[in-house]
Amino acid sequence: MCKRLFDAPVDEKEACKIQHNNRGWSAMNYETLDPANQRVGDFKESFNFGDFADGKAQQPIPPTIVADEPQISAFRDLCYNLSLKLNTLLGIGLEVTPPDFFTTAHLRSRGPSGTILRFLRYPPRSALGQPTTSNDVRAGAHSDYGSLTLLFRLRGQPGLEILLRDGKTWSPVPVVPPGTEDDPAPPILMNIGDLLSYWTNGLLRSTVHRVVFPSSGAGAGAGAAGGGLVEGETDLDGMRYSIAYFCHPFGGAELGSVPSERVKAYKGGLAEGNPYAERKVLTADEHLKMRLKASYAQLYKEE
Ligand SMILES: O=C(O)CCC(=O)C(=O)O
Ligand SMILES: [Fe+2]
Repeated sequence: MCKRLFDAPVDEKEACKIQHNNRGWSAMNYETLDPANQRVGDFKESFNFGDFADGKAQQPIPPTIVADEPQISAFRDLCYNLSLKLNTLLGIGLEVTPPDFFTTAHLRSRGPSGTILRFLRYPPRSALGQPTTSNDVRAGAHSDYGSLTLLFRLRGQPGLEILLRDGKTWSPVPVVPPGTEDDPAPPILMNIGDLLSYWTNGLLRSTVHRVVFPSSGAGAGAGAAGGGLVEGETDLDGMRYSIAYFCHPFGGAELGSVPSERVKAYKGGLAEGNPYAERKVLTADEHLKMRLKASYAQLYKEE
């Protein structure tokens, strides 16, 4: 479905261009996740889905995937249900009072949220019209803007790296970590985002990560990504595909530290856990707007 979407004629995608509501299509190099260090934007295309109502998207959708809307909506619902469970487990683990503190902040009944289901496609270097430098990345270094992220990747498509505590070493995140080799699909990766970092004074770290071009070997160029992919998929032309579900609480949720003895006892400090943090209590909406403005310079330049 991702392949069909991104293969759609460019005017179909153009008609769904990303808006200030963070929904829609973002073209190659349009988003820059690490503006301080990138020469050009990310070498990726993405499509963000916001809310659905009765299986219908509440935003323009390329005709090519209109028939898929109910399935995308159902998948988004599954991600939502899983994110609520994970939020409950985090509340229990951190001894937050009440333990469903995070969960209730995420209920759809609380109001609109920044939650986004995102399809992503990253071309191989060989498919780019422009020469790339060693500094160019598929997705620049960043932390995620929501509370937690669910990430779905494909076998044979490495590239995701996290920044270690030392602040300079990048470590690859295996798609199929040891013990999951026999799973029918790679496990869902869960990442902590900025909001859980705010809420826990940095006890939960908003992991800085990026997506790099493979240097050589698996997934490096056209054809190389064929081996070990999902059954039936042999022709992805070296493209890397992923899907991210960015879980956000309702827009008015305040990001002060949560009632928890464990959080209170944590002395690591917010600055260590979240590079963007200042100790001013923002709402989820204020934080999201701030982050979007930094990564979509073109979209926000008139303001
Ligand atoms: O594609 C991936 O593996 C990661 C994407 C990502 O970090 C993001 O979209 O925020
Ligand atoms: Fe990310």
